[in-house]
Amino acid sequence: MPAVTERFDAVIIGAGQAASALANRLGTAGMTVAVIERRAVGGTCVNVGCTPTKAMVASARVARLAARAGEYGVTIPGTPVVDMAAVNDRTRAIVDKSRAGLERWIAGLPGCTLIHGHARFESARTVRVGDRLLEADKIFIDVGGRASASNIEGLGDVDWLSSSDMVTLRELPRHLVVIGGSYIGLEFAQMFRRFGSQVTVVERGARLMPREDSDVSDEIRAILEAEGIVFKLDAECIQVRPHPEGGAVITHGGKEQTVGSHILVAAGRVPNTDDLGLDKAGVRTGPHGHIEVDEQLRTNVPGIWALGDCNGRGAFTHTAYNDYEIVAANLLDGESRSVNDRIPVYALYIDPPLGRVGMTEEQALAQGRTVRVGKRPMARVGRAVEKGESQGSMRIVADAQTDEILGAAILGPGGDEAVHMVLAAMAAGMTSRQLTHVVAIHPTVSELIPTIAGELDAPHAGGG
Ligand SMILES: Cc1cc2nc3c(=O)[nH]c(=O)nc-3n(C[C@H](O)[C@H](O)[C@H](O)COP(=O)(O)OP(=O)(O)OC[C@H]3O[C@@H](n4cnc5c(N)ncnc54)[C@H](O)[C@@H]3O)c2cc1C
Ligand SMILES: NC(=O)c1ccc[n+]([C@@H]2O[C@H](COP(=O)([O-])OP(=O)(O)OC[C@H]3O[C@@H](n4cnc5c(N)ncnc54)[C@H](O)[C@@H]3O)[C@@H](O)[C@H]2O)c1
Repeated sequence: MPAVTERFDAVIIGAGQAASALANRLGTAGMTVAVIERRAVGGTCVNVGCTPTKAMVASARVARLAARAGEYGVTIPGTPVVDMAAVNDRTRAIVDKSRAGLERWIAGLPGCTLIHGHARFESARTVRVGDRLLEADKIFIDVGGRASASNIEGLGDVDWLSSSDMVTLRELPRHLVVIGGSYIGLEFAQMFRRFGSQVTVVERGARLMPREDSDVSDEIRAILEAEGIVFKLDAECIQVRPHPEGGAVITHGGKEQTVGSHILVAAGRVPNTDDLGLDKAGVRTGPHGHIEVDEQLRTNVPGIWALGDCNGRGAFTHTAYNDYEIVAANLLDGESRSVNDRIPVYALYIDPPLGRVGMTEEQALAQGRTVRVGKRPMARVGRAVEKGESQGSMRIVADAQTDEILGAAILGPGGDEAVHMVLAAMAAGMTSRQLTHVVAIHPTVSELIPTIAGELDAPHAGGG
């Protein structure tokens, strides 16, 4: 039976991090909007990403502090025990509350219809969801991504875990082998080590978190090794195989194997653009499946935008949300905002966390800049020492010629929060000299940011 075409002013595919806020703005402006979601509103972040992982990081931190209680003069009788089912109950309660709140909010948005199902383009103006055909002049794609495992053989023969599976575990893995030593791999590696698992991380690169300065990568490794995590670097996993103990991760061209009870594949993510019928709409994608967009997040097809992880311009919740802000401002407020104006900022939520903004020293040097760097180990940051968390360091990178602040990395207690002082200074166009005039609260990690901005080393450029 041919479907009756339903007309909307706008269709949003995927209820991810850009979608609900965009639906609200469009609806408030008087448009009718259909939001289509095939799984759960809130997407990766709320259901299987940021929210559950940061709830679990909090449980893992308590386990760690309980184990270290004696160092603080606190005696806990007996050995603290982690109850994974209770950790999962707590995590689930936080996720469920967040998703339910969002669902209620979307249901009450003006002019908004939430449709559950998988959306697929039939043309540049029509989208099919089951037996419903939706038509709109404006279509926004916010479909996010999923774990990538394409470069590893044998996954069909082994019960491997993705990050989405990890947040559902109610029992502790005896030995977790993590493939990939970046955001997802390291956050889970530390959590599960703190919960009590033996943990081995297998990373194909020569160092962890390859986007960071090499000494920051080394500090991250030192923090995690001190907790008993084992790293195998320069170790590309080419295959996984069943093993009586669980599974074997094969590296070094087949010459080495690492056996564990559980295998987490955290080897990157791919966009959910392969099952969207983009060819029917004529929307172009790049070599890794990301939808090609211009600086205002417009695709090559007029009337179709792509936001969030699927456009390859960011891979974080805050970048997806900022995509919404850019699109809404340009469409509804007559502005001309560009994704190119965004200052890169993110955190790695190991404990202590890494807060990062702008360029690393190595990136700035690779651009041919002459830089000056201010650094301080956390062992010389009073607040970190008082907290008994003095691993890591903080640094700020400035352009030697203009004194422009280029970036910062703060690996230490509250690093994810403290880095925002540098972010705000960069957004305001402050020089590092101006930053030295800021009077910050004592005792904080942040108070040392103006200090290190005033202790920049001699100008230096990259070799070669
Ligand atoms: C384990 C983990 C931890 C993370 N932690 C952080 C963190 O701490 N901080 C941070 O900033 N970022 C973090 N991220 C990244 C963050 O979750 C993503 O960058 C963010 O969710 C991207 O938002 P999005 O809107 O692009 O897509 P998503 O949030 O992935 O939403 C896309 C939605 O589209 C739906 N969808 C897909 N295809 C279709 C279709 N054809 N029809 C209908 N619906 C469809 C999906 O079901 C999904 O609900 C984490 C990610 C993971 C995996
Ligand atoms: N704190 C946060 O904001 C946060 C947390 C989790 C995830 N995320 C987002 O999720 C995205 C994906 O994270 P991710 O850690 O999966 O991906 P990633 O792309 O950052 O890192 C993947 C790692 O796996 C390694 N790798 C790939 N194939 C391998 C193989 N066969 N054998 C051994 N190592 C291999 C890579 O060298 C790399 O270090 C990130 O880009 C990030 O934006 C963010």
